[in-house]
Amino acid sequence: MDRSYWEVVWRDDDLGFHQPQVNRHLQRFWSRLKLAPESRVLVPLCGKSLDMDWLLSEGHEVIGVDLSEKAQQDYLASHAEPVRYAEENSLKLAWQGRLLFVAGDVFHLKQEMLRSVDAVYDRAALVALPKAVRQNYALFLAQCLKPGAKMLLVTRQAPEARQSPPFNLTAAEVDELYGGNFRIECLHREEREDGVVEEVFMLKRKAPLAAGRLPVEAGESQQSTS
Ligand SMILES: C[S@@+](CC[C@H](N)C(=O)[O-])C[C@H]1O[C@@H](n2cnc3c(N)ncnc32)[C@H](O)[C@@H]1O
Repeated sequence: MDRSYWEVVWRDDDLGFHQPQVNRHLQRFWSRLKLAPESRVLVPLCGKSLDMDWLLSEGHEVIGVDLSEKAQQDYLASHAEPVRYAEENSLKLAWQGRLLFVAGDVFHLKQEMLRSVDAVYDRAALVALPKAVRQNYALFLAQCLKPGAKMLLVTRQAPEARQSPPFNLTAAEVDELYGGNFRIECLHREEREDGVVEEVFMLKRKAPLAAGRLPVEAGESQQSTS
């Protein structure tokens, strides 16, 4: 899905993905990551998700990233704290309390910024990306995150394939995309009444390979999903 697709989604308020409450999997499973309260959490493709509020209430610093300036403005406007703005190349940065909300393409984030990230929270991010982009996204995160960095990943699979987001994402694909660079543990799997399967994974960035070895590419899995 290109930028214009998401611009239309935000312009038309076609926000079926937006949850009016905090995600239940986040509340149930986040503690499994065993993070210190002051840890820095990246929320890629964040929309205006209330999950960021919950992460902030846990004491974390949060970096939310979304292509849409409207998402940024809507989120910030629904919070009373003052906002400080800056621009960096194509990115519009806004600080509000312990939140940094970046309006821009996640692929344009600086590696230095992501190096300081302790954990990633992905709900409706990877599933919003078409298959062709997913491998680049997974490799980008793997290259930027430090060893030991963790991720909580919520996926979904509908009985039918869809032509627009959210796209299906299977456990096998999670392993294919991330298994080379992350240890993966499936924390939860449920099949809803409508046939949609939701799964929750915890990932941990592996230590880098010894010097002289080739970097692992997505799909070259070293570790099976447990
Ligand atoms: C399905 S929504 C999910 C939003 C949020 N995670 C939630 O749970 O409500 C996907 C979001 O990703 C954003 N997006 C899509 N491609 C992006 C990219 N390359 N960089 C940053 N944001 C992107 C869209 O603007 C949209 O708000």
